[in-house]
Amino acid sequence: MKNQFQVRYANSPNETKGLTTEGLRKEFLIQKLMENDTINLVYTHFDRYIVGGAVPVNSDLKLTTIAPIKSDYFLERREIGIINVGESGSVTVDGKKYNLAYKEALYIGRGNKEVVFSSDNVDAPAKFYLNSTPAHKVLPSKKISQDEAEIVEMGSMETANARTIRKLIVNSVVETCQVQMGMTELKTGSVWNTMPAHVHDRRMEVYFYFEVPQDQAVCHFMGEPQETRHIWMANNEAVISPPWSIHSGSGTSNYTFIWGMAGENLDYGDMDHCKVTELK
Ligand SMILES: O=C[C@H](O)[C@@H](O)CC(=O)C(=O)O
Ligand SMILES: [Zn+2]
Repeated sequence: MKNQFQVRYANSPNETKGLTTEGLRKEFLIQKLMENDTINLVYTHFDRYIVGGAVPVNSDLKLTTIAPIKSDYFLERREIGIINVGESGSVTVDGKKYNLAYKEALYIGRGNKEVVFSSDNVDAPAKFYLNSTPAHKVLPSKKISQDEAEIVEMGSMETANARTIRKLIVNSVVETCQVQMGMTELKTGSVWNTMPAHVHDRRMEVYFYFEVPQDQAVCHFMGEPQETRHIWMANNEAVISPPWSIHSGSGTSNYTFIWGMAGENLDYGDMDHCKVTELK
């Protein structure tokens, strides 16, 4: 069993526009998340958001605290949102077991001392994608299944952006201090997500792409609306989106992704939209 972490600092728009391809990837792209028998965490200084992956195979994985958060246990001053993007498994929170099937979510409140990830079957491991933020109060943990999600249909086939947004960990479904998470599934033939694009300077965001077919890729767009950049991404990779940045993507096929965010408010709809014809 391995628990490992990396730290990423926050970046300004001015600094970011001068980065090379390699520089952009180093700052924003998270490639190694899902690794067997390992918990990989990335601590970002944007809203002190932690992004991670846990893949229990040969043994259960226990979420231990990491040096940057200087706490006795991981959730001492934090909350966490988890979505299973693998086969069925469970998360045990201070002795209470939550079974999570593919695409099911779990919110765990501050103050829980022990979080243990397990797969139901060694030959078909669960893959837990997790996002954690600082939390100012204790709130009850809650599992959210697919049919409990708030569902919104967006876009159209004509503009290649027909997609289903499933809001899983949002304030209409579960009370949280900061973290919000959900999933967006692109319809076959549609490739554009979050287009028209938006920014929300009140909140940072992290995107995790999955269900990207083999030999296909997603091009993630970022940057200020009039100063955009792109990062090519593979299946099961994540990307950090600064609050001042658009976060849009286009794939060479359809795909699914998880968005997670934190910051000033819990209003999912608080976005400043950018006109497509004004992007540069
Ligand atoms: O702030 C909200 C997030 O960017 C996503 O929920 C947007 C999204 O999934 C989409 O439009 O496809
Ligand atoms: Zn957004």
